[in-house]
Amino acid sequence: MAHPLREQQALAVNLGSSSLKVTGFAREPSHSWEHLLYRNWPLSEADPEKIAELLADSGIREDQLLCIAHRYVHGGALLSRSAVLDGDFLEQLESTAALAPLHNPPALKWMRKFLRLFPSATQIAVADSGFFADLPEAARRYPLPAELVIEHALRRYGFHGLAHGAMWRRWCEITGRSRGRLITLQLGAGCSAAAIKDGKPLATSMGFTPLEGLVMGRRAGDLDPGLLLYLQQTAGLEAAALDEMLNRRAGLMALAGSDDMRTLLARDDREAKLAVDIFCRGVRKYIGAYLAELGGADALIFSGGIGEHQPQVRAQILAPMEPLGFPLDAAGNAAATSGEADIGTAGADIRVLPADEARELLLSAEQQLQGGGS
Ligand SMILES: Nc1ncnc2c1ncn2[C@@H]1O[C@H](COP(=O)(O)OP(=O)(O)O)[C@@H](O)[C@H]1O
Ligand SMILES: CC(=O)OP(=O)(O)O
Ligand SMILES: [Mg+2]
Repeated sequence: MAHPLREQQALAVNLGSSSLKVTGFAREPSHSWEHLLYRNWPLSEADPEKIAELLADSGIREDQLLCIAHRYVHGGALLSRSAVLDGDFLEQLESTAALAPLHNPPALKWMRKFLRLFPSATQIAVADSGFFADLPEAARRYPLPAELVIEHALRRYGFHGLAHGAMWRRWCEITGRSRGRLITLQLGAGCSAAAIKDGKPLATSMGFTPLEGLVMGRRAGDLDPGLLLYLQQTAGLEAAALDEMLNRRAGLMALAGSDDMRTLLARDDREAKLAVDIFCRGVRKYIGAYLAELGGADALIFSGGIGEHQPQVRAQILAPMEPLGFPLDAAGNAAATSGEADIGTAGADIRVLPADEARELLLSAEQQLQGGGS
């Protein structure tokens, strides 16, 4: 007979702007959670019936599920941590859909599908911004009038918190350290950077919404706000058109007609090269800012679809920075196309650490179940 603890299972559901990632876990007798299955569907191909079939075939059983942990990106001022996924929560999340139009509406849709697929399982929603909830005031405050800041809860929320938190956790596990200054780079469909000191984030590039910061697949990142005023007042773009442009038609897509870094790197034309160049300059700008903020860094960590799989992008980001003390091991970097890798040379700690967002989801959900929230 199987050990009863082995029978305990959990699911993590990670809705990103380009994909739906489902991870199944089984609890080992040692109490640690081990991955049982992992699947990543492009959002357009994710189908609840097929997911249910895959989970059943993989031995996932509803009566064995401790919980299903869902990622939600933006809960506004009222939802900033984890919570049981009930009617009240769904209603609240619905009211903040406009804050993360690429994420919240599909996340709500998939939460409802999972509630239908697993009606008796405990389902927990975990905030992607939770890691940044206690950003220092100077890092989270926008220099805008106080009455507006208060009325509309304007602050830097920060996103990809599961990813940045996972990179910090893994770096500590590997190095045996619990203190240090990290610059973590989550480069996927959405992209962000964070400065972390002793496990606490000091700064991050995403802001009030996931539009700020780095150039992304379909988002521009930092822009002059005057440009948006001009487009609205002089060029006649209405709010809906601006929203559509900023969330779906900007970034790499606008620069070179594709939001997929693989496609751009395989091309040899001027537009594709310019897009990659602008992308890399943006990441470098934040690394520079965070080196200054942290007073140097003990390690630089890459993650996300691009950060994990694209040595050329990592090399292009770091090449001009070599005199600052971040020399890449060229061969090690070139060979690092999936999984963890140590890619620095001459004592520089530069790593690829695929962020285990699913584990972070599960750990936060467990904390919520134990009454601690997170
Ligand atoms: N080998 C690769 N496999 C998957 N994605 C890759 C690869 N190389 C580059 N990418 C880029 O990573 C992006 C997806 O990153 P990911 O972190 O999975 O996205 P999401 O934001 O949906 O979680 C793709 O849009 C693509 O541009
Ligand atoms: C917050 C965000 O942009 O997430 P993703 O990269 O998964 O789309
Ligand atoms: Mg993601």
